[in-house]
Amino acid sequence: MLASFLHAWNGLIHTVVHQRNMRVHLVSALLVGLVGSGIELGLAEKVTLIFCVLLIFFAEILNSALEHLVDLATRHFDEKARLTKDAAAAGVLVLATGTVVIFAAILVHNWQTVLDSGPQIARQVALGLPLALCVLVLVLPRPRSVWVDRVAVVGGAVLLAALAPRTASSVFTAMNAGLLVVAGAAARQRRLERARQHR
Ligand SMILES: Nc1ncnc2c1ncn2[C@@H]1O[C@H](COP(=O)(O)OP(=O)(O)OP(=O)(O)O)[C@@H](O)[C@H]1O
Repeated sequence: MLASFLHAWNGLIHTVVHQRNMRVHLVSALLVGLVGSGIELGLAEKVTLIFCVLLIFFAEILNSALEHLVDLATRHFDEKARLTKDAAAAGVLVLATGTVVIFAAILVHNWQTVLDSGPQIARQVALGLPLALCVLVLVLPRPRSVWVDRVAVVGGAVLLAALAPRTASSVFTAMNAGLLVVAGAAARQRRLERARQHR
């Protein structure tokens, strides 16, 4: 059971390290989490947003799995390979577009709450944007000092801890904590892979 969990975890981290779109989804999910933990939303709206985020991650991971499978089957140009990869990518695109529309609809529906949440939004921007920056730094493929990653992880954790006491939703705060952990693990994995390549 533990081994299965570890394999699945490795699959998730590998996708974040090697798929640019997955990194975009991860940072976008953190921004969704910051909005969800900043303004009071109804249960149905929270569930919908979290489900959309999970569905996009699922689709991107599956897209990555299909790409590997196709590359395993053929390294040459093949019309069926192209169709398979394009269809898998289209699945992610459809979900991502739908999520943007749903997110916008939820914000429009709660516009009065947004207008009444000035101080909460100011706090989310002041602490949340640096948190998003920490996650962005961790997932960027650029080579950097290990200390940059350490500062980003510790800085992100401190910012999350500062945001947590006044959160509008502990589920979104927990989601953001999970995203920070995934970003930290991806940074570590990328470093390990680089070290292996240089040996
Ligand atoms: N073996 C192949 N035969 C034909 N077309 C291919 C092949 N491999 C890739 N392609 C085309 O190139 C596109 C990009 O494929 P690639 O394997 O580079 O995935 P990617 O860049 O990781 O895609 P994504 O946009 O999902 O991140 C595919 O959507 C497909 O149109």
